[in-house]
Amino acid sequence: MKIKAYRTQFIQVLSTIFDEGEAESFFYLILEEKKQLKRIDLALQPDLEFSDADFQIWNAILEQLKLEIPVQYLLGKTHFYGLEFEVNENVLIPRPETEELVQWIVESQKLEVPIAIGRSEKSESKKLKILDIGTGSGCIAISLAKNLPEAQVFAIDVSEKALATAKKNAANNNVNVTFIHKNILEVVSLSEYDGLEQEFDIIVSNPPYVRNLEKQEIKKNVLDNEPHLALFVEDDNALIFYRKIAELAKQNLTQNGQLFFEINQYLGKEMIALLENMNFKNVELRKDIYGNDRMTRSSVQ
Ligand SMILES: C[S@@+](CC[C@H](N)C(=O)[O-])C[C@H]1O[C@@H](n2cnc3c(N)ncnc32)[C@H](O)[C@@H]1O
Repeated sequence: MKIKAYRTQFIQVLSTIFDEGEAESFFYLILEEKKQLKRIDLALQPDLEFSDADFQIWNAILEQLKLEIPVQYLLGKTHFYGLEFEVNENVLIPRPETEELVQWIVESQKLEVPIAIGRSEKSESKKLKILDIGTGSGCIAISLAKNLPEAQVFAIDVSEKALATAKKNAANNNVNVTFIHKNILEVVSLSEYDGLEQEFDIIVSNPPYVRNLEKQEIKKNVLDNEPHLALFVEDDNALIFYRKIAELAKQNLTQNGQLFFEINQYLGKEMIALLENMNFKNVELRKDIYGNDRMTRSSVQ
């Protein structure tokens, strides 16, 4: 069968579950991954055929897509901030909104160049120190390590399985990140732990923030497949991680240090109030590309 004809059939089958554009994007993602062919290749060579082996692979994938298993888990990988990440059922699939948070941090460091130069003049050996809390696939920590190569990056997660994936992702992307297994809610002071005793210039977190009352808004493919540990907070206590991490940041950020959060879109005002009540300064709230309140930045001074 010609690949082009199979494409029509594939999209038709999936368009009962997904919208057509989404079904089509799945087709091209799989084509690139499994056949190393792009949309343009198919347009230029309309007679390309599937082998019997291809059929078996594609039909198996199609069956799993019908069950709404995310295509990133089926392919075992995704892209984030220009890098490739292994993903599996133990880690949240990195989202485009989180890329915007990474972009904010990278930009803010580029603007801080004079401060960084001033600091390095004072102490040649002082490196920018970054901590990512709730690292999952490692997408934030690894992208920051790649884009801020002068930084020393640490990352915490409570899930050992997530950390194993994050470690592989750091190795595959050739960056050095120190991964630490901890339940952040049980940490009294970061400085008790090896490697975390110095102060951080940046603490960043995209913690779990979905309340049970928002469950009905979550798509079935997310609810059935992505780790609930990464998504949900207990007892609808949506700010529990933010409060705890802000307390730790108060003790462990440098004088000019900054705290970045990805947040629940419905809790922008509450997040500003929390940070201001804890005496954080320069509290900023930003929207994501979809126009939702999605991230904050604040500093201790
Ligand atoms: C929303 S996911 C974010 C994953 C990744 N940073 C990203 O942006 O895609 C939250 C992460 O926090 C981790 N987590 C949940 N509870 C935690 C806890 N008590 N201590 C540390 N990490 C926790 C989860 O395992 C998950 O990897």
